[in-house]
Amino acid sequence: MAADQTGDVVPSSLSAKVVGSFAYLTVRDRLPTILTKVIDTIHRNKNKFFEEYGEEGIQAEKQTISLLSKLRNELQTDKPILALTDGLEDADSWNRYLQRQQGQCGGQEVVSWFKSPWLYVECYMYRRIREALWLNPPISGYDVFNEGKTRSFFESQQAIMALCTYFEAVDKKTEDISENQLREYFNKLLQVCLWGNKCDLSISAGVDNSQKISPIDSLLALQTFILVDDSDAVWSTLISARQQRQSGKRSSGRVDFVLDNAGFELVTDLVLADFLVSSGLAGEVHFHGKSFPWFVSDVTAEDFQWTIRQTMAANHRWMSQRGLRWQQYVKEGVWSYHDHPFWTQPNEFCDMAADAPDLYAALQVADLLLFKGDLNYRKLAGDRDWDHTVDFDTALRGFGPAPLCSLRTLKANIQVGLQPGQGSKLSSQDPDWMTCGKYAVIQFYSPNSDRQD
Ligand SMILES: O=P(O)(O)OC[C@H]1O[C@](O)(CO)[C@@H](O)[C@@H]1O
Ligand SMILES: [Mn+2]
Repeated sequence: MAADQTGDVVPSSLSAKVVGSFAYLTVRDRLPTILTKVIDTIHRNKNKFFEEYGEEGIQAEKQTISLLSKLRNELQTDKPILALTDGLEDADSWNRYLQRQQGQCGGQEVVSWFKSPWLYVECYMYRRIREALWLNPPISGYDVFNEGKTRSFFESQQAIMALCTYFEAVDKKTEDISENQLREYFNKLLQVCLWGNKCDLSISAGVDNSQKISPIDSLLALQTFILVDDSDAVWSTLISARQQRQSGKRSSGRVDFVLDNAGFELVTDLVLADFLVSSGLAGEVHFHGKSFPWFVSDVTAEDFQWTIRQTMAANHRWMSQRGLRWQQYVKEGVWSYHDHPFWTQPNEFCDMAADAPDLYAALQVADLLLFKGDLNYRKLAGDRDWDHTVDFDTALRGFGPAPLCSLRTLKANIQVGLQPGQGSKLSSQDPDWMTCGKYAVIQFYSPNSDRQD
């Protein structure tokens, strides 16, 4: 336990200082592997940089690699975390965050890779990769993770086609079906979207993790691995927003996706968003992505646009039809893509209202927020060592701009909102249940239910 900035007593942050913990193994093994792959990717693209920028491209490649090798060395030898020097728009807030961390260890310990919160140092690594590239024009805008993200999209082609074919049949029927039937489709597509999160490239340090089989066929077998299933509450939220819209009490009916990974997962997000709009459950969808390459496979604006273009260009009738529809939604403003520097900060989400009030206010307008993936879950629950039976709303520590739901497969040792005994039973059956990506949660919280009407 530790006291936070406001003096509240909260469990301590997960950290690599606990030798043998998942955080420790990640910082010791997985992060250096990711950095080595980044270095290798830049080196492999040397000729491309030469063709595009001549000798300057080669110099930039060398300089970037030398900064990244230095970074890897700092990490592996547990050096202090350094302030950023690139002057980018978010550099000051990163540096202030470092000072905050230094303040919290009260001068007794340095803020370093193995001693500080895992969430902080892991996010910081991706920001330093950004710095190494940024300091080396002309390759400053190069996305070192692009190859992996596009590969994972192409390796999931069969599954994407199967999903688009399924959606085609659903879409034809949504106009004149019962609410029960609509709900059944919703549940299926919500679960596809949930399991899409299995396909990230960070947990596997970049090794292929794509979806190979039909995502619809596997749902039934996967159901037992959903540890918390609040999909009823998610459905009720959507239905009551629709009713308010129909009775003229609200106008838009907005669902926001806080995106996670590109590749198959993004396609599952787009399919669910398409369903919400085409069935009238939502009038508008906002997607929130990252403003620079992040955690190997996370979606940037380029990935978002590229995925829609590729889907449109596919040599498969139902897939290309979906892509065309998605492009239409974007053109008409029914769908919109947003990024905000807060999503690539190390902050827990309970900091958002104070540290990014504009983003918090923007999310308050939504009827439902869908937070995709493991890292978003870690940030929702503050990446702290909570007891498994603590309520989700306790772990959110006041964060709740609108009703929200986390769709997450478990890849880090944090999980709240379980039944008494559920965690210990899982630990005895499957010791690595929190990190193996086999289990998932659909976990909901609504600030409205706290209000005394
Ligand atoms: O893409 P996701 O689901 O957020 O997962 C990111 C992964 O990276 C990690 O931060 C580990 O490096 C885990 O929390 C998680 O396995
Ligand atoms: Mn991710």
